[in-house]
Amino acid sequence: MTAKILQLNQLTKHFNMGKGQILQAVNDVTFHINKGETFGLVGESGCGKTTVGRTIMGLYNKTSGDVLYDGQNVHNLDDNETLHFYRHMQMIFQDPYASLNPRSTVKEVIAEPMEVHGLYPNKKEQLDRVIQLLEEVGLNRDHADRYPHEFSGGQRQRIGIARALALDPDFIIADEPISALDVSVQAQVVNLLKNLQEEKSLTFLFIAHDLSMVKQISDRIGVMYLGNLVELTSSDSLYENPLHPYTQALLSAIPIPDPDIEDTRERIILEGELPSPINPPSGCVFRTRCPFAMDVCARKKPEWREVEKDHYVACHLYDETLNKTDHSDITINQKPVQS
Ligand SMILES: Nc1ncnc2c1ncn2[C@@H]1O[C@H](COP(=O)(O)OP(=O)(O)OP(=O)(O)O)[C@@H](O)[C@H]1O
Repeated sequence: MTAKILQLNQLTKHFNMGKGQILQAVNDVTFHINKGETFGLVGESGCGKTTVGRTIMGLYNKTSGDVLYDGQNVHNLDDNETLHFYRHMQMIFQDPYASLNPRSTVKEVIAEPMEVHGLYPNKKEQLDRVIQLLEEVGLNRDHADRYPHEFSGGQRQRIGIARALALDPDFIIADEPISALDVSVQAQVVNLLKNLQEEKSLTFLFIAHDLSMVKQISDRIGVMYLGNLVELTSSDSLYENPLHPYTQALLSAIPIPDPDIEDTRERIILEGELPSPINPPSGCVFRTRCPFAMDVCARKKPEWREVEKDHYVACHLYDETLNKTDHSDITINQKPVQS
């Protein structure tokens, strides 16, 4: 049986914006990540992916729900347990330059977490470890005394990865680690992460705003919209049989290199603006942009259903009881737009 390393139970994170306004960044999100797998978390900007990551890391207090790491509640740790926890869990960020101190050399950037944890009192051993990490991410000892601005975006992301590996973690949250990179470099960084995962038995939460690169790296994928998880399944099943209209729209937005297929395929264009998480739509949060919205969608929040084995979706289109007993309710208000 595969062991879970992380379990989120109905995780909710709201921000109090003052004047009685509450921003619902993350609502009732439940999923688990197995040891050694890559779980992709996907959705457009502002849907709450980073907030999920930061709340898992304990950088934000949760509003409600639970985050269990190796069975331990991460928001309930004493100081000692917190220190231990941060050795096991690390984050890689989207913009490698912003996350690296420009006044520190590469060697200092990578050694900093080791110093915080007092790992190598002997400087020679520390330097050896830094060089070993540089080599593991495809750089070398000549890079150790240089500054981050001397490197390309892809190399800077390699430095960020080396730093994340410095404490020999088990679990890494990679928050849009390739979004700022050129496509050719994106593939290199994804390959590096895959190789490191195999060598070191790492588990990844891989956050991305589109589905184009995520399939290659993820075993399972969760799709978020406006703070809610709307679909979750294996990466193959998500691409072959997307159930949620939002997932279908995200997939139809991925460019296909073959011009014949690209010209003839159906593209779902989402109408309207992304609603504000301060005042989300009633019922299903996606209904204001959904090509298949029905009356019930405004009244009732769709349940999280396992529609096929290990394929979960929150959408009234898959509510069999509704289709049988309440059919008059269904008034499809828009048709998908074909390009
Ligand atoms: N510290 C904060 N205080 C107030 N609101 C916040 C805070 N952090 C995030 N938000 C809001 O929560 C919502 C979710 O943001 P989040 O950054 O988690 O989304 P995201 O999907 O990661 O987007 P992006 O890809 O742009 O980072 C947004 O409306 C954002 O403005």
